[in-house]
Parts: sequence; C-alpha cells; structure tokens
Amino acid sequence: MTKLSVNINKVATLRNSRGHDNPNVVQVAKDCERFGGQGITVHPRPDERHITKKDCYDLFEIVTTEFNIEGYPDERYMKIVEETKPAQATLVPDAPDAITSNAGWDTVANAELLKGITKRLQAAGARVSIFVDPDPVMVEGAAKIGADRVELYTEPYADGYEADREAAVKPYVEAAEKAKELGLGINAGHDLDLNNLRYLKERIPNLDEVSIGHALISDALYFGLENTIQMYLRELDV
Ligand SMILES: CC(=O)[C@@H](O)[C@H](O)COP(=O)(O)O
Ligand SMILES: NCC(=O)COP(=O)(O)O
Repeated sequence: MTKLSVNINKVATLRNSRGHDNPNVVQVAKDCERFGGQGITVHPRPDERHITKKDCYDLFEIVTTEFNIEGYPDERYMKIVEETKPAQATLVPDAPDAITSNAGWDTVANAELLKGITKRLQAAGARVSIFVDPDPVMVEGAAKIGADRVELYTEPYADGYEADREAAVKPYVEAAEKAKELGLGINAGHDLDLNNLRYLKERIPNLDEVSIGHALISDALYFGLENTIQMYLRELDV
C-alpha cells in the first residue's frame, strides 16, 4: 500500500501572510489525519517562510499517523528532529534561499557528510529518507550511506507527463528497481497531483509513500480539504 503523507507547508504560508494563527496548522494537521491522510510532512526551512521551528514542536504533540520532517541537515534541522522524534527524517540538499526543492542529493560526493547525519538521526529513532534524482547511481549511493529509504524527486516526471508519460516515468521505474534490489524503501514527491499520481503508482507498485503538498492544498481551495484528501487516496487505490 502506498501511503499519502500530506505536506502542510502551504497552510503555514497562508497563516504567515497575515501574522496571526488562521489557518491553524495544528488543527489542519489533525483534520488531514481525520480525513484519511496517513502522514503529515513539513519542511521547516531556515527562513521560516512557512513552517516554523515552533510548528514542528506543536505538531509533534498531536500527529498520530507518521510525522515526516524534511530539510537540509544543518544543526538547526538536526536539533528539531532529535527533539521532536518524527517517524521519518527526509534529507534534502536545498540551499537556504532555494525557492523550493529543485534537485536530489549527490549521494556519492556527499557520502561522508550523509553517513554521519544518517547515523545520528537513526540514533534518534528516525527512519532516514534521502531525496534523490531518479538515478540508479544516486540510489546506490544512498544505500551505501545507510539510508532506510530514498525519496524520488518527481518534478521532472510531472513536467514531462503530459507530453510523454512513458518517457517521463522510465527513469523512476529504473531507480525504483535499483532501490528494491538494494533493500531501500521508496518514497516519491514534488509536483505530484491528481493528474499524474495514479500512473506513477501503477508503474512503481512497491512505492511506500508519496508526500504531496502544493497541488493538494491548491485543489482543496476548490474541492474542500476532506474531499481532496479522499480524491488523492482514490488515486492511490487506498
Ligand atoms: C522535498 C520536496 O520536494 C518538497 O517537500 C519541498 O520541500 C516543498 O517545499 P516548499 O513547500 O517550500 O516548496
Ligand atoms: N517531498 C515532497 C513534498 O513533501 C511535497 O512536495 P509538493 O507536493 O509541495 O511539490
């Protein structure tokens, strides 16, 4: 079964835009779980443009499904994960000023850095997922680092889907086969939506988890949050 982890970054974007506490991130997370979401994902970026460090501590108290904290493994991120003990820590190579995540790790060039980070986070009880491009070499590097899972960066898939979905999905199928061969779990995320999700799932049947935020929260403006989560779950045949 592929789990749906709802990324609520954009709920925090809306909240921060007026400086008060509406929408309330904690209440939205509770409702996402009540509506069927099987995880909550957040990315507490250093500039706190959306999810703040405080949000992570508040959410830690209430998330009952799987809490997934994404981020670049600087000391601020490491402390947040070690103190809130999420089920999963997803390591992304984002620069502090990146507008969004736009590439996976070079797990070969960064092997020594990521080995130490991975050991430290696993010692804190987190499952470690490393964000990678759909490149079997990078998947192999993640396995050598000792990661538990990889998260396949799916923006290129989403960008190429309309023009030629078979070509767009091919590298992901190959990367997922390599991950399976090496005993790594397989997550996927970035720019997944109601249009492209089902095909990815069909072509990667052992996909463990998708984390979806931007499109899902945008869809909820039209369909409502409960209905939208149910629509995404149906695309995963959950
Ligand atoms: C890792 C990933 O692809 C997304 O979670 C990304 O981090 C979203 O970040 P923004 O919500 O800041 O665009
Ligand atoms: N890891 C991907 C994620 O959490 C959400 O990405 P997006 O759906 O906001 O593009």
